[in-house]
Amino acid sequence: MRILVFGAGSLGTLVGGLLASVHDVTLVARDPHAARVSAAGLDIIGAGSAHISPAATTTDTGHSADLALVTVKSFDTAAAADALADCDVDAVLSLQNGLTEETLASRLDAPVLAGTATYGARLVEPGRVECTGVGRIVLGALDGGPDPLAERVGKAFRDAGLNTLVATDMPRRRWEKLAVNAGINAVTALARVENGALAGDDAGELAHRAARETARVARLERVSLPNRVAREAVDRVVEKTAANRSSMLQDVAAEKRTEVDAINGAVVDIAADHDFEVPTNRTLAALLRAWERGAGLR
Ligand SMILES: NC(=O)C1=CN([C@@H]2O[C@H](COP(=O)(O)OP(=O)(O)OC[C@H]3O[C@@H](n4cnc5c(N)ncnc54)[C@H](OP(=O)(O)O)[C@@H]3O)[C@@H](O)[C@H]2O)C=CC1
Ligand SMILES: CC(C)(CO)C(=O)C(=O)O
Repeated sequence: MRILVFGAGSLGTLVGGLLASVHDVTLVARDPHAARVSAAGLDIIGAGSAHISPAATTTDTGHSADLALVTVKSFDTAAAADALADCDVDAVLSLQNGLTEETLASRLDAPVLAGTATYGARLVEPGRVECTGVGRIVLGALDGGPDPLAERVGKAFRDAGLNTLVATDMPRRRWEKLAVNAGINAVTALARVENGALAGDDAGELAHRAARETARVARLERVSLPNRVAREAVDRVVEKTAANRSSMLQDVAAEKRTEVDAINGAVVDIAADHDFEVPTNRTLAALLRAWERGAGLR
């Protein structure tokens, strides 16, 4: 399969590098990373190690591929879609956090698959990516149900050794992940604590409230996600990732723009479409956006 990885930073470089063991992969990345991979190949370290030589470029238009994997940060999704519209790609799969697939689908003619990734990745330096945790990729039709394209992409991922599940219930999975991120990411980023600090704490109750609101909005969108399931998903992730610093906390610590717009902000926007109030998500989004403005990031 010819695979274009659009936005090869941490996650895209890891997944693209693993896929390159059996597929024809091109990483669309920034220099000096792209230049380093082109000149000397890519080192994958951490959980599993490999040296692999995918193509790499900074040019983001004019490509042709069977699949475009979108791994830019959520706030770059619209720009990525506009660049991909100038490419000839047969299918698109997002592995981003937050609700980004709708942005891709509204701007592209190619079919867009939904995906989630729990692999951990960190671009250590140009040409070197660390796998900080072997997780799982789950992908499937954006609206749910069986999908031959998702099956083909899933097989291509499994052929390359990636732990991959093709799911027929992506709407529920996306909203459950959104509920987890809306609760854990925002609260840990604002409180500057590891995920495990939410267990049995008032801040954990705040994360539960954000997740329950998200589940309610999912149901308004006709996605079956009971409040209890969203709350239990938060508890499960807090327990399993207790030592983790959430991606949003890492962004705040590094003074980088966060993905709040595609997480809590998306919950607020979709709730508004239904004339429904989500005060916890609204407050969390307002605080994170205020911090971003203060830091000159938006
Ligand atoms: N890292 C991880 O372990 C995981 C990440 N995710 C999700 O995956 C997504 C990506 O995260 P992550 O990999 O950490 O983010 P990164 O910022 O490391 O990677 C995104 C990369 O895309 C680059 N990029 C953006 N636009 C272009 C363009 N037009 N041409 C070339 N390169 C471009 C960015 O460069 P620049 O910054 O210069 O714009 C950046 O290097 C996020 O939604 C995240 O939540 C999900 C699970 C795990
Ligand atoms: C699951 C969780 C909360 C793990 O930290 C995550 O997805 C993130 O940090 O973005």
